[in-house]
Amino acid sequence: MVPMSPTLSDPVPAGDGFTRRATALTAAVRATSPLIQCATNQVVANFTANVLLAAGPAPAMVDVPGEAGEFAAIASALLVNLGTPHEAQRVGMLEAVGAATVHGTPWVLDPVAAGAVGLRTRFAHELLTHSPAVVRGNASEILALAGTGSGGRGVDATDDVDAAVPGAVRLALTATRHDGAAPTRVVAVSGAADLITDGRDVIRVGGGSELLTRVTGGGCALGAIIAAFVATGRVERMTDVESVAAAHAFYSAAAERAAAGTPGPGSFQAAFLDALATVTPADIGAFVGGHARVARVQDAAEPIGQNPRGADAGDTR
Ligand SMILES: Nc1ncnc2c1ncn2[C@@H]1O[C@H](COP(=O)(O)OP(=O)(O)O)[C@@H](O)[C@H]1O
Ligand SMILES: Cc1ncsc1CCOP(=O)(O)O
Ligand SMILES: [Mg+2]
Repeated sequence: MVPMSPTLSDPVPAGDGFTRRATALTAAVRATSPLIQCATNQVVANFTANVLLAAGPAPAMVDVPGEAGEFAAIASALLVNLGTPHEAQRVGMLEAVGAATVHGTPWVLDPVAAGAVGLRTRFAHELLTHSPAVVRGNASEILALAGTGSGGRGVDATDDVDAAVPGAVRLALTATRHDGAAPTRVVAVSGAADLITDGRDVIRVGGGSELLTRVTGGGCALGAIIAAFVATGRVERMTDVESVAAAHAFYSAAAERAAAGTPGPGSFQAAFLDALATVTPADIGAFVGGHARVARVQDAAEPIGQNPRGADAGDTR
């Protein structure tokens, strides 16, 4: 049974264990440069590739039917972003997620403008049946997918992250599981303070900069960073929920640094790329210590958040 309105324990600062793992994961993403396949929208493809390159991973924008599936077999992770979902791209996306499932490639769904536009909302629901490891979006997109919202204003949210907590938990708990072996679905909601949940732990990551909403692709490029952190996190035997939270912390720490001393969106965009490349493990540790808090869903009716890789997400507290 999935609770309609989950009760959360009082949030506490993320523990030293999570801080240490988030720091190590950031370093590992830089050092190992995972190959991230992006089937993304035409507005943000260039910015997304630059964000990945600055952070360490190798981007490849491969969404063409006939090769998208072939590539998903060799990619470290896949991002599927519905910002401009032309017909051919939708075919390529289905090919890619099919191959990702067969080959165990983790993939991230960003349902841009879900709820606001019918076709992509229906397509997002179809994609959910292919077991994304992570669904990431703004509060209005997540509420729409959870069935309790009607979308935002185009690609922008009109709901607060807090309003999306029940929907995010429910979406995480209704993950499709194949033979009980599929990874738990993680749902990540961005906004003034981001929320990441696997239906059991709810991690909040504050800080960052509002300037991320004044350049296009602030959310879309975050999806690519999440894909990179999940791919590397699985190698490092981290849970997906911790890897996604670490990705948010890394991204927000870089944004906060970039915003300091930049007068507006133009210089912020350049400074953000610089910060993604230069933010240090120590910076991440300090950021997590100051901005990450964890609560537990109290009334989960079944054991959830199983981790097929054996690490312990409970250590986030
Ligand atoms: N008010 C805010 N203050 C600080 N950071 C924010 C704010 N709103 C959004 N962000 C950040 O901007 C990024 C994109 O989030 P968001 O704007 O919600 O996504 P989208 O572009 O998909 O709508 C995230 O890293 C989020 O933390
Ligand atoms: C403006 C726009 N229109 C279709 S996709 C897109 C980019 C949305 O980027 P983000 O969701 O990161 O704000
Ligand atoms: Mg978005």
